[in-house]
Amino acid sequence: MTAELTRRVLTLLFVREGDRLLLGYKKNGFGKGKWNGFGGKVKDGETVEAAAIRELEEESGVIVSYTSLKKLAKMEMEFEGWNELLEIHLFTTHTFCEMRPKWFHITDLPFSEMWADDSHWFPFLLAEKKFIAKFQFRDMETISSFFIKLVDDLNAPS
Ligand SMILES: Nc1[nH]c(=O)nc2c1ncn2[C@H]1C[C@H](O)[C@@H](COP(=O)(O)OP(=O)(O)OP(=O)(O)O)O1
Repeated sequence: MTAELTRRVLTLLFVREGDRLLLGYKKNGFGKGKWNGFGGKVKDGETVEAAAIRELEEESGVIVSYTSLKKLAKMEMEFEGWNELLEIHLFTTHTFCEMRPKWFHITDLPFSEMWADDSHWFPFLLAEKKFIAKFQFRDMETISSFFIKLVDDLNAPS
């Protein structure tokens, strides 16, 4: 006779942009050391869609809309010797709501596609030095004047 298995309902969401897929590296817990989509346990009273969106945000900071979700599968995973069965609800999404995150190396930042002021104060940001600054813009791309000053105390009167 097979023992009754406890069912654990999980989500798994893959964010896709064209031919690229966003994965996360599991640093701890179940699946430690594996690259995977984002997901986790569905809470009591929560829909699998809401859980998929919540887990993605908790684990990656990425927020996607409910309507962008496409449900692709319901899978069951059984592991020999376990008394639990994993029920995985698989989703994909192609949409970032507002900001699409991407890691850049600090020596290869895309300054030509960033705000014009950034290249002036990034050296201080990267060195984690405190500063005060003021920028005046002629238009969205052009700075007409600016100053930057390193400070010890950001709360001190300037
Ligand atoms: N065999 C398998 N193949 C796969 O591709 N993904 C799997 C898998 N077995 C589990 N997963 C996924 C589903 C889910 O996204 C994740 C497991 O969720 P976890 O229980 O690790 O949740 P968390 O550690 O995030 O916990 P909570 O955040 O507390 O819910 O791993």
